[in-house]
Amino acid sequence: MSDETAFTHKPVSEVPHALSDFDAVRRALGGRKPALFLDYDGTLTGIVPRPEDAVLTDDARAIVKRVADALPTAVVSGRDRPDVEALVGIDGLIYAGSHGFDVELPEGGHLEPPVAGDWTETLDACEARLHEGLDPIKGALVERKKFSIAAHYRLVSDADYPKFREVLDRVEESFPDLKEKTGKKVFELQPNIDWHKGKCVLWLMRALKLDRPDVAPIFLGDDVTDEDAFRALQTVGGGFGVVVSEPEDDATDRRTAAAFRVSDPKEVLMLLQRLAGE
Ligand SMILES: O=P(O)(O)OC[C@H]1O[C@H](O[C@H]2O[C@H](CO)[C@@H](O)[C@H](O)[C@H]2O)[C@H](O)[C@@H](O)[C@@H]1O
Repeated sequence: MSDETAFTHKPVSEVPHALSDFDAVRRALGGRKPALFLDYDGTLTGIVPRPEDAVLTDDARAIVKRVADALPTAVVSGRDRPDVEALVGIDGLIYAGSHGFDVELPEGGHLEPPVAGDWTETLDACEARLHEGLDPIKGALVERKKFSIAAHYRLVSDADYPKFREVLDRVEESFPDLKEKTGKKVFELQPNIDWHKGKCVLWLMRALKLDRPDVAPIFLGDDVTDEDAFRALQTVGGGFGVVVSEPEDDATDRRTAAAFRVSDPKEVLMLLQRLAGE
């Protein structure tokens, strides 16, 4: 699944809009029951300057809860699992954090994908180095998750960015067991193993016995890391991705492996309601 050329990618502007062309969504579902996999930032909430301010509204929470009562629903986020669990605040969902490395099932069952292992020591050491180098840079934020560390530069000035990048390069040289992934104004350092949101979704489907011909897995997400999940769902009959695309995606001619698009978190909620038959 790492060979991206094996998958279909299209410019976001050429991907059908899921609400304007809901008949196409219905055709893609082919009568199967949707199983929902939801990203958090940029999907359930808008992107805001500081991670702690990306709070789900009560209305959005009520909609997600209703939809999750009707359809199997998991949140698969880059955030730390307890963090995204608290932000979503709905019992009974499946939560995967740290980009799918850390999973909790509704009955309190905790699952760590077999590839996870114990990365605490390495990540602790890397986090300390990142704080040392990045804390003096105005606007830089270091966000520790159980299996990943985010180095945010959204609030770093253009003048300071080269310094920020230099620190990262230096730190990364000392941690060859970690890999860098890019996100929205963020670099994520994670265990350098072949695991991502896409693998997590396929693994969850097996674990939850959703890998059945009558179930269509749908992943809704906005970021580059969500493309792993969109690609993974191209391998599952009836499965597909929905990209939440910003005007910037058109401007930069972003290519996506998603089959459909919506424009913002408001439209995500509308689509979820339609998928749940509301
Ligand atoms: O997989 P997700 O649930 O979408 O999480 C991806 C990252 O989201 C957060 O950072 C992003 O959103 C912030 C709030 O809108 C924004 O300030 C930041 O610039 C974005 O990169 C989160 O803080 C990260 O831990 C997640 O990995």
